[in-house]
Amino acid sequence: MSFWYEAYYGGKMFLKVKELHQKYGPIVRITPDEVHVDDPSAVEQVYPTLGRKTDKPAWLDARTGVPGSTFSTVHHDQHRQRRSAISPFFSPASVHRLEHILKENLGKMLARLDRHSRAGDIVQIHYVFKALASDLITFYCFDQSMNHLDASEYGRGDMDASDKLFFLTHIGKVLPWVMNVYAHAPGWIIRVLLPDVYEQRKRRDWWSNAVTEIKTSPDPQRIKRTIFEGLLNSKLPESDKTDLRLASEAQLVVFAGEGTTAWTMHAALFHILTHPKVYTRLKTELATLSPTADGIPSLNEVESLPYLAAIVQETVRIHPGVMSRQIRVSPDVPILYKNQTTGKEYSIPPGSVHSMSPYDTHMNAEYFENPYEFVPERWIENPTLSKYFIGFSRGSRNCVGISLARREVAITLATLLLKYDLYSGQDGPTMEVHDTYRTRDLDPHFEFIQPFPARGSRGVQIKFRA
Ligand code: HEM
Repeated sequence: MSFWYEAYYGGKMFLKVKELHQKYGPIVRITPDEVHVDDPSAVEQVYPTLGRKTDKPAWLDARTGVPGSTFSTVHHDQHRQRRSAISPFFSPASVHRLEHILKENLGKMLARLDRHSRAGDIVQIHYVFKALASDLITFYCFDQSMNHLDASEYGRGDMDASDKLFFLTHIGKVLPWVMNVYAHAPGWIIRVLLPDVYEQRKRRDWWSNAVTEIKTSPDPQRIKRTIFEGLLNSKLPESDKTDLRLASEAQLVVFAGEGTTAWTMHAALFHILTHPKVYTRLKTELATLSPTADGIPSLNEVESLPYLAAIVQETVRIHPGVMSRQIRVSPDVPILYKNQTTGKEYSIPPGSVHSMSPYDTHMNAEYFENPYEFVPERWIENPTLSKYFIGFSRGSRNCVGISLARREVAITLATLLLKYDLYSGQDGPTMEVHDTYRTRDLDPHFEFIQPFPARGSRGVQIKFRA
């Protein structure tokens, strides 16, 4: 077994890992330096919420292409410092303060979908949601966006280039120079060496320029509307406030908040429109809302809908937007694991790399009955299941954008389903799933941090009617 193992299997590594577990049991060394656990009962041990330091291995930097970002910070204490500079920006209170940005962008999305429905278009809905999520998170962080919702094909070229950067993640560990070239080389070199990701690099340059512009703006209010106020006014050392690191942090947040959220939205919409009982129960719940004239409900109202929240949770369970292994190192104390079937105990020594994966964990039939079935009710009937849910990870390195993500997905689905009904031959604004198969277009065929459908898939397609 060598480090090349992962590069060799690439986006199919998750299937190889599953195969290894089927052969050797719930705890397996999957690369020379990484132990993987496939057992929901281990979540608390592997990702404790309190009282233990959690590091990450240094090679994650090379894998993700966001050097120096909070996500790939190696040491626990430095991670805490960096994270506390950005986390207030994503607290529930901050999300509410910035609700107008959500509503503005949802208004744009509705106007564009209105044109599609008048034309009777079939829409690859993932691109619409990516444009929405991208404009939202970019505006949220920078007080300006790249306006993908206004772009032809919803900025598809940019989005596809971002996906191509994700395709490099599995080789980043063994060929770190590839990601280093991407992160540090001038644009023209990227154009020559990595032409497929050049469009993505242009986006990164846009973010870098926005950082410089915000930092040097003569308008003192300018920075206040951005994530950089917290970063620049924090107690972080000056070395953490360089343009390069700030751009890396910005890239992390946009990357983390874009495809993940869009993936969740389009998977949820697919299941709502293909499960009549779910659709009907959701519509009944939505009927209690009182949206304003623009057709968009308030965050306060949306947050009080338990069934919609359960739909979001169930979607992230089956279709985790971040599908990669959640990789950690416990620097000081061992991780103790007990195999529930054999009773055998294991101790993963301090300093060792270990991980779990959300897809394996959530598809475990002993903990989630009929795991492949889309059943939002399971979260309402049995709230203790949350103990085994790692869709946003757990512990000190969990998703910093969880409050934004849950609300963003919920308000988008609510807005769409308030306006559009499921098509069954009637007049009026409707939606219908078109030529989409879960096994081909939604289930994971590849894992490149995010899940990807089968080659050649057009994703989830929706036919809109007016
Ligand atoms: C449904 C959408 C989302 C899902 C499923 C998701 C999931 C995750 C997961 C599983 C992790 C941990 C990854 C790991 O341990 O390897 C993570 C980290 C992170 N997420 Fe999210 N995320 C979502 C949306 C967002 C949004 C909207 C933001 C915007 C701010 C965001 C920002 C981050 C950041 C900055 C990290 C790194 C945190 C750290 O290392 O301290 N995510 N996310």
